[in-house]
Amino acid sequence: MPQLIAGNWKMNGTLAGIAAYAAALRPASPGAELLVCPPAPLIAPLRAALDGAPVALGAQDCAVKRSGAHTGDLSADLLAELGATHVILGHSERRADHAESSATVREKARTAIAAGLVPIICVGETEAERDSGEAETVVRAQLAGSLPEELAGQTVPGVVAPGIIAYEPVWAIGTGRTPTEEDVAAMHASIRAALRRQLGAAGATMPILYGGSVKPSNAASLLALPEVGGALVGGASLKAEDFLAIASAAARD
Ligand SMILES: O=C[C@H](O)COP(=O)(O)O
Repeated sequence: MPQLIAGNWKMNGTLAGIAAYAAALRPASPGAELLVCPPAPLIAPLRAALDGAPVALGAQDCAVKRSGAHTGDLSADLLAELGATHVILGHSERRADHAESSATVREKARTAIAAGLVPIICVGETEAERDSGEAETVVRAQLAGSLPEELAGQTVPGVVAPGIIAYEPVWAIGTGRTPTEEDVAAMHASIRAALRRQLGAAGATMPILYGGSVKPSNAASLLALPEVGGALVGGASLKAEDFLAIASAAARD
């Protein structure tokens, strides 16, 4: 399976900037699958600007409910209609800024799957949790609470993986710091073991992305680690050239 390089624009990007970004991505053929997750209002214009280029689009969150009186929330069905195929769920910024629990993330993942979206479920420890030796325990608890059983049997037409995990140590996000290669490999191995236990065969192949200060200069070494199925890139995804440089560092099948 090719590695997946996913860009999370967070609350960045403008309608005015879409054309230039799409123009830079359109001719690219990196060794990886590309996914861009802009703010939701930019999904449809970016889809149009990409003009059929093989770049998937995703959202950064969705509501628990599929429709109804939920002011300000975003329906997974509407995100799919706008052109999203994926949705990031349980990012540490949502867990922290919006007090999202793993139980809420699991409900959102169920809703996303029902709407035909592939959930990218984020997990990761804080610096204090790593320093106290609890990183793997914390991440295993997040996985146990956040993954719906539907992931064990779900298939989405045309999509290889029904769900994706993103390991993002909170202290590595936007800081320029990354864990050691040994620590990334150890955590990804631990996540793989947990996925197998929780989801059986589906858990054996579910991609596990690494996220946290991935940039062109460190992408090749991070992406070469065992059980690293790609990257979830924040800041460096905002510049198309940097995003493509990271994607070019990815392994071909
Ligand atoms: O979702 C992306 C991550 O939070 C990583 O962000 P970053 O690449 O800016 O550290």
